[in-house]
Amino acid sequence: MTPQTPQDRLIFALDVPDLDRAVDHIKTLGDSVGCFKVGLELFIRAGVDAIRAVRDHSDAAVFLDLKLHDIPVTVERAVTAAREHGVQFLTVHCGGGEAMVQAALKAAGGTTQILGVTVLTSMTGRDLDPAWGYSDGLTVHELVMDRVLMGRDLGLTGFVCSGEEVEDIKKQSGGPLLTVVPGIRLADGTVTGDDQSRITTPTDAIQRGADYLVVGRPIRDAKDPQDAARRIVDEIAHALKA
Ligand SMILES: O=c1ccn([C@@H]2O[C@H](COP(=O)(O)O)[C@@H](O)[C@H]2O)c(=O)[nH]1
Repeated sequence: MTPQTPQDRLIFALDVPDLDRAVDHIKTLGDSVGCFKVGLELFIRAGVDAIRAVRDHSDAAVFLDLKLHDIPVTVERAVTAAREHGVQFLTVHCGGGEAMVQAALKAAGGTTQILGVTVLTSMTGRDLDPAWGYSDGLTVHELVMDRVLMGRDLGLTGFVCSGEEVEDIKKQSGGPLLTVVPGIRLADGTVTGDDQSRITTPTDAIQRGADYLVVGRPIRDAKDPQDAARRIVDEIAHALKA
């Protein structure tokens, strides 16, 4: 799914604790963003009603960000269910292994775009401790690239990564892979000191080649979320022209 307009490229993370708040955001931001992301918090609280709410109150796409990581048959059945709910994007962890990724792709059937989560944007090199099974000296950048290239060979065509890795993914993959980039923080630093580690501004991410930006708190916690979203779309448009 290739984004057509700057607005298409902006995905708002509906990280809120109830459906009423989600609907408020969908109504306010439906004209400013291209996609709403339903993540773990909202899905556990509201279930598929959250997906229906996006559909009922906007024309935006739905991204179900459950980061599936389970045995192949469980993932296959979960992806089938998500596909039946008509979600456009769904995440699986690249670290779940070959059979799991293949099961996800088979169940998605080309209808739902499966995105491989490479290394969470909250993680740094310190998280890749050999005590957790990572090779000694492995960097986050290397692990992201390994997962992208292995995932691509299995048939994955889209990945979640930080803005720091986008350029190399585009250069080294040798094909049109989609990159979806969370960890977006604005140059004015309105959201700081949080759990994200590998952060980029909208301009940096787009100029490095990101296809989609995932933005949560910088919009959700802004005084005027609609204005914040529109400014980000303008920034995306400007970066694309540059
Ligand atoms: O590596 C990842 C994968 C997913 N996310 C999700 O994106 C949003 C980011 O929200 P902010 O408030 O803008 O930090 C959130 O829903 C995460 O679950 C990610 O951040 N990093």
